[in-house]
Amino acid sequence: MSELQNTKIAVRHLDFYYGSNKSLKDINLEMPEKQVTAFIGPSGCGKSTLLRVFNRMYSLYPGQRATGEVLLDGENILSPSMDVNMLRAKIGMVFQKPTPFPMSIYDNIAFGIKLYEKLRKVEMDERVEEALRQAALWDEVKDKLKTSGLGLSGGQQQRLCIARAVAVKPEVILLDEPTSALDPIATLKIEELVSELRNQFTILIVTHNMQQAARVSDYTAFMYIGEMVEFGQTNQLFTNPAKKQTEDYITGRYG
Ligand SMILES: Nc1ncnc2c1ncn2[C@@H]1O[C@H](COP(=O)(O)OP(=O)(O)OP(=O)(O)O)[C@@H](O)[C@H]1O
Repeated sequence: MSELQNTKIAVRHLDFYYGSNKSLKDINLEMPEKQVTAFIGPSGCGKSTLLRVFNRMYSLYPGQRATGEVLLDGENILSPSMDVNMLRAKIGMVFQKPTPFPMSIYDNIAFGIKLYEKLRKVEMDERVEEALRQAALWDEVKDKLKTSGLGLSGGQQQRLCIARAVAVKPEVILLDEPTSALDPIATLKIEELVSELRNQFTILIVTHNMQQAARVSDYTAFMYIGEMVEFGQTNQLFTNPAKKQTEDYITGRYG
């Protein structure tokens, strides 16, 4: 990491358990602010599990627990005293399948903002527009804001979910395989969007697509069976990996 970049999230000795099953083993990692970090690795290596630690999603499920430290700007988010609602305002998430709420395009965006802020109608209109513009969706939906979000195409729905995430002005955005349900053109639009949003947010993206990781990310983390094998600048990791396991994976020898 260059000395000019601040660490946004630092992971220290993180273990994760589904019941008695240990799925993440002593993960250590520092993710720089306002950069895109991609998580790659074979199916079941723990990418999604790790991403779900960053907004404490797992704590909704009994039997799932994390030990160690995850420091967001130096504050341990795993601490029992952490306000999970505040955490989820700072760390937004977008899932694999687009998940618009069954309400209008406008309300999909306004809903989350209302949880945290009380705005007048004109201010809310501005915020909704700003979020839709940031998600590169405004021009396509500006004349039908009152129609259902479920009437949009899959790619548009996913950009609506990204708009919903950015609308509450988070610091970090978690993307869990955000294009795996989309066609190549919709995928390209999301990738372009990620590149634009990287100036404003710290973005962590899980992808099973190595080309996507290479295209959109500044840093890449390669995981294998619950362990962090290698983390580094994306160019470096793909062209000159430090570990044989990484090389075998990126050259398609396994996975
Ligand atoms: N709800 C769960 N209960 C028990 N074990 C789970 C659960 N979810 C995931 N696991 C296990 O944890 C390990 C990591 O799974 P995870 O979904 O994080 O991997 P992944 O790298 O995201 O995989 P994929 O690319 O297939 O989505 C796997 O061994 C998986 O079987």
